[in-house]
Formats: sequence, C-alpha cells, structure tokens
Amino acid sequence: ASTGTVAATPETGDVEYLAPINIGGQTMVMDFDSGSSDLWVFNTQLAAASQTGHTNFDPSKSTTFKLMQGASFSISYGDGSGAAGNVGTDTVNIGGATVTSQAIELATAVSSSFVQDTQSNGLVGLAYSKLNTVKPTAQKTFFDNAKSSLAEPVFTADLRHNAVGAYTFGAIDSTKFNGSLSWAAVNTTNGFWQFSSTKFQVGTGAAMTVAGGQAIADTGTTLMLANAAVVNAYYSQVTGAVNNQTVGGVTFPCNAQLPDLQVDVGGNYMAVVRGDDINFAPVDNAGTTCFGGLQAISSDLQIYGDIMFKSQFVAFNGGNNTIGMAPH
Ligand SMILES: NCc1ccc(-c2ccco2)nc1
Repeated sequence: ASTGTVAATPETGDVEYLAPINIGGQTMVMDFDSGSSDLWVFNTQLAAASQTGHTNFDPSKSTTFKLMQGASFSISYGDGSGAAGNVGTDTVNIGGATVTSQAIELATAVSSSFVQDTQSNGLVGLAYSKLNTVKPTAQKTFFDNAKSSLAEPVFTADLRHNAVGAYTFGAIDSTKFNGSLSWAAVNTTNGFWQFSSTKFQVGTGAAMTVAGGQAIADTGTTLMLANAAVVNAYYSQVTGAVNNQTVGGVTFPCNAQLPDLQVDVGGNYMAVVRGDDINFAPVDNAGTTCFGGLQAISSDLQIYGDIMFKSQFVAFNGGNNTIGMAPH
C-alpha cells in the first residue's frame, strides 16, 4: 500500500496552487483541481504559440505512453476557460503514489487564459470520475485509479496563504491541523465533493440560514463563492464595502477590519474562514482598494475555493464518500 506527498505551491497572490507530477518520466507542474475530473497537459501537439512559456509533455519521449485510439476530450470551466484534444495512457507518479495506466489528455487547443498562466502546465482533476469529459468512454481520475492501492482511500489538501503546503494521497497527517477532523457526508450525485451548508455566521453575529444550501470543496477555484444573502450579510459588517461592477465584485478599503466567516459543513461543524484571508488582493496600484475573497454566486451550489482551504485542512475520503475538515 502506498502514499504520496507533493508540495503545493501558491502562484503569486494565491491565485492557484501548483504541484509536480511525473508522467512517463517527465515532470509536469500542474494545478490540482478537486472541482473537475480531467487530467490534461500542455504538450508538443499544441501550436507553438500555445506551447511558449510552458513545460510541454512529449509523448514521443515516453516509452510507456500509449495513444487511446479514437478518444478525445473537451472541457470548459466556470471561469470561461477550457481545453480540448486527444487522449492516451501513461504511468503517473505523484509523490510516490503511482498509477500505471492513467488517462493523459493531450490538449490540442487551450483557452488564452491557460496559455498566459505559464506557471501551470495542465490540471489534475480530483472530483468524481463521472465528470470526466473523455469520449467515447469516460476515464478515471488519478485518485480513483490509485485508491485501491493507497494505504487509505483518501487524499488531503493543506493549502496556505503565500506559503508552501501539500497534497497527500493515502494518508492523513494529523500534525498538519489543529484538533481532530470533523467529517460530513458527500452527495456524489453531481460528481463534486458536495455537502450541505445551510448555516452561516458573520463574526460573532447571529447565525443565519440559507434553506437547502449546498457547497462543493474546490481547490481549483481561487475565491469563495457563496449565496448572495451570506455575502450581503458579511459585507454589511465591513465599512466601505461596495459592490463594484466595473471590477467585477465587492471591494473594500484595504485597511478594513474583516470579520471571520463561519460556514457549516454537513450540519454539525462550523468551519471558520479567517477574515484576513477574505482580503484577497488590491485592485489599485496604490493598494488602497482591495477585492473580496468572498463573492456572490447566483447558483444554488456554492463553491468553497482556496480562500476556505487557507483556513481549513481538508481530507477527501473516497472510501466512504465523506469530507473531513479541521482548522490549520
Ligand atoms: N476551476 C478549474 C480551473 C482552474 C484553472 C483555471 C485557469 C487558470 C488559468 C486560466 O484559467 N480555470 C479553471
């Protein structure tokens, strides 16, 4: 039984968290995404202009790569970015956890935002395999393939503000969080690490309810996207907070006092998101106006992204479909 641990390094401004994987002997620095289920890479089939600045996987240099005849993928993400191409299999090793026949999706087209993000050379999808976009046959994620050979059927995300954390497969390192994990049931219907989240508390204020609230734990989303009622209640406690459509969300004075936000996870754990982490980044050169790490989403499904992970150590249990959290 194996385990694997890799460093999770934030891009400047904690925009995304990158970690190295080995594909057929080639190291690729990738964006680990618990909100999607495709493993795709920048590679030598891409147009030269798209390859520029990236590490490009070269299937011809791997002795273990095999093309998957007639297979293709096409994926689009909530931020409007996307990728499409063909598919093969190869050996993937992440920090010592190895899968010998992992579907590797070779992009032949990628959106401009991915081309410009030269620190990232692809995504490692860690949501449920039912979301995989490969046709004619959906492929399994690395975690799904690795699960049966891992010491425990789990992976964990230890993401930090402006500091190196870790992704671990097959073990839970209890030295990385405070106290013990609180576990919640995962609703796997939509293919996400989805749980009920109906109670909220801004600072030491009154507990609020969002009827039927659901959320997903998504390492591939930078911010925390919650129900408008929660977001309005939160920023009503922040002097100078305004909804700035030009900038695309709520901003506030960078020296604002930001309260903590508590959100319930599965009905019996209130996860504290530190107010400091809700100050995401300045929007002006003078650094006087800052963009909120908590923003509204109109869908019923809230997306708890990296802003939450910076306060909460998260364990994903694929054995019993539960999600564990503890402050770190
Ligand atoms: N939630 C998946 C995901 C991850 C990264 C990106 C991305 C990075 C650069 C441009 O777009 N987009 C979507």
